[in-house]
Amino acid sequence: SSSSSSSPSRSLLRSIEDNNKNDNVVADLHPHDYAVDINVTNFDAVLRDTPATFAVVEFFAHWCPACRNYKPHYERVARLFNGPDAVHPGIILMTRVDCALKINSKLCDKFSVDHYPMLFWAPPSKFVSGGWKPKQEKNEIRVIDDARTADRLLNWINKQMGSSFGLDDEKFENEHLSSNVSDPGQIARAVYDVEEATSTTFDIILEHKMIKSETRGSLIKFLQLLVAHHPSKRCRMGSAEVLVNFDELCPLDMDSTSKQENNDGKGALGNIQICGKEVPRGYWMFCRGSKNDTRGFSCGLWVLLHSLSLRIEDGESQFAFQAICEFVHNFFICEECRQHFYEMCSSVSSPFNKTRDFALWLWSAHNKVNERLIKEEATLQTGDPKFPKMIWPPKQLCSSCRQSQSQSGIQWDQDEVFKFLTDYYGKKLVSIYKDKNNHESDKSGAALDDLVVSTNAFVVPLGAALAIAVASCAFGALACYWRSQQKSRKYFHQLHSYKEI
Ligand SMILES: Cc1cc2nc3c(=O)[nH]c(=O)nc-3n(C[C@H](O)[C@H](O)[C@H](O)COP(=O)(O)OP(=O)(O)OC[C@H]3O[C@@H](n4cnc5c(N)ncnc54)[C@H](O)[C@@H]3O)c2cc1C
Repeated sequence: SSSSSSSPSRSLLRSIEDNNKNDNVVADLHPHDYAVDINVTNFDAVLRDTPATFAVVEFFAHWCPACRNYKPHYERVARLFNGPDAVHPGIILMTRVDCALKINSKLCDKFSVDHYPMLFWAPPSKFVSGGWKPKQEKNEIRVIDDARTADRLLNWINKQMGSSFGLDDEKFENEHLSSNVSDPGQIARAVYDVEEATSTTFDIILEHKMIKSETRGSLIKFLQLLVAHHPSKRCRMGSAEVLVNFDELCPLDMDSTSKQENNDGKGALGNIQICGKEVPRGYWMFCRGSKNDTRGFSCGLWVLLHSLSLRIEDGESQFAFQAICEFVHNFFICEECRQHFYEMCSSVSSPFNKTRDFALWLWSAHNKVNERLIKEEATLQTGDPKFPKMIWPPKQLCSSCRQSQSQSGIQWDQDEVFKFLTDYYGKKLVSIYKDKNNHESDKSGAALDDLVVSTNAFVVPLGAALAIAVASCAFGALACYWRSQQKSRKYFHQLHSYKEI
């Protein structure tokens, strides 16, 4: 939070700089602005898809000096609600539209923007295909008429919502978070986390340009799984796009410094966003911990893996098993995690041929991790008090899953567990992203759509050639992110001894 003696803009800048120093990796992964820049091409999509309850849209012009001076004020408020370190995530989406850009002029006209900056407030969906006219009655979009400083803007919001947000509210003061482990409906929110975990995974891989020849095939396998069975349609679309263009994005003759490094330093792969550009970031709706270094990404990844395991067809179960094992082994660079997971993978002796068997295997593998962590967290006190590790699912979620409990452990009714998992990860956790629109302008959209609609990943027309392709793209960059996220955890030290395999 900022000190009261310096100007808000400078203290804000300083706090961003400090963040950068402390946490280069995360800072690099996320833009320094908290408010989201949107324009006519994504305005509707962003506001339609955000999980936030309210949105603020600022219309400004980049040449306008008053707007430049206003920006730090707006950002101070946006810091509270947007971004990976949001203090109050998922409540308000703060956005801005530059009316000085030609493409936005019609959009700004629709909102009768006659001065800069001009701020509007409404539930996000009201902005979709919406507009505003002076003296118009019954418009749910409201002009924020007193927002000259960060204080005033936040006051206005507080009055509107009956809330008491403060500019100095601290990061991750989430102790009040209720864990709700017994609410089966909670999982529906996790689709955002699964999208975010997917995007984060690929961001890290791309940001660090670490694609290697020996892991390239594993990435392709995992992408195939995502194309067909990711619970979010936009991630299926994005994965398909990467997969279809894989040989161009990551050519066989590419060395890791040349083609990967074009103009923006990220290369062709860097222009691809695996779940689309509009994926909300920094929310961790279902996976939000009460502490800054718990849950989040790794929780989102588990949820993704479980949902994949429940969506596949019987005939895909061995492929899914291999794809997931290899993915964790190659790209989840928490040494302890991947080693344990790999041991569990290696101890499987016969191939899976039923969805049920693989889903139950993954469930049981996750429980083995939980079991170990229950003990570790008790000794090391590294757990999240609001979200203690437990053998899962707890009775409150599925009482019929447990036949009996004795000293030797829980006797599970595996049919009931499978039924429960199918409902929980298969039915409740679904994409709420409304398809169309976004890809209408995309020339490959229709083809991708066809590809995505096909439920069989293995008809993806790249097939075997790519799967066996050997390239020199280096790969596997979760390490830094994991390190930065898990500083206080026990295995932090082990990470330093990580050696690439
Ligand atoms: C593949 C993998 C291996 C990992 N290995 C380690 C490790 O060795 N050491 C370590 O310290 N951390 C490890 N982690 C991280 C750790 O498991 C947790 O993800 C992290 O501590 C956050 O925990 P969480 O409380 O959010 O719950 P998570 O364990 O992340 O679970 C997320 C959600 O999944 C659900 N869930 C819980 N158990 C199950 C289950 N058995 N089946 C289905 N759903 C379930 C619950 O709703 C839970 O909230 C690993 C993560 C992954 C993805």
